[in-house]
Amino acid sequence: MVEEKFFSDRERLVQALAHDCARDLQKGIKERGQASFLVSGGSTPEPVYRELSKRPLPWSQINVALVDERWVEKTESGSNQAFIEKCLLQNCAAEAPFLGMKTAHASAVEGQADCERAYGELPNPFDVCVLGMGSDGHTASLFPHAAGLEAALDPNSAQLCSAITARQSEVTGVHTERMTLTLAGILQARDIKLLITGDEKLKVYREALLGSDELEMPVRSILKQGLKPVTVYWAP
Ligand SMILES: O=C(O)[C@H](O)[C@@H](O)[C@H](O)[C@H](O)COP(=O)(O)O
Repeated sequence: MVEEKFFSDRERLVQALAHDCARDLQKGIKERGQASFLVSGGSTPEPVYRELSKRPLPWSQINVALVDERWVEKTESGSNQAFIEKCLLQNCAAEAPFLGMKTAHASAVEGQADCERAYGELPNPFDVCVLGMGSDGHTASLFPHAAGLEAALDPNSAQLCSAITARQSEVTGVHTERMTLTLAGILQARDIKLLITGDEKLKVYREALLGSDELEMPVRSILKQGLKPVTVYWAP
């Protein structure tokens, strides 16, 4: 159940994905008075978040929450919370309630229970979930062969969030300790929006579609599940 929305340029992609997110958030609010918006970090989604921040949605009724986080304070480099505060929680969206993943605990493992409790209170199903993908085939912070990955990919897991220790690579940089939605957590979304750009990631996406080893390319667990619709947004 993977739909592809491919665009000739990034501006068209940004406008289309912002439109689809806004549409689904408004639908969620219409249905139950509030919506949940699960957002990934990284860099690709920045223009989409900046575009959305300017749209006059009922942001006080939209619960923005992270898909994943590096285990750093928001004042430290690499923080997804800081990224979201900078490019989404501005303008019209400044009033949106925000739920981060970083707790005061020294480690993600120690912070998992608090994170789980907080995420369990989000409006469910999640109205919008925006995922990215790395050139290594990770999504969220579900990194290839990471410690904790197998349990985090169990679609029947009762856990929404999981602490993960990624193998250090060019993709992870120094941020190997993470908190992330599990596959089961991602599957709490009504549908999944996977955002990728460029020819390299298009190749990685196509390789992920062809293969089956989810530990090698965790994005496969999203592309191959048959429970929730997945839309892949791509531009060169
Ligand atoms: O914490 C993170 O890094 C992100 O949540 C991660 O999963 C991201 O979506 C991919 O790494 C793609 O990142 P880019 O958009 O920067 O390529």
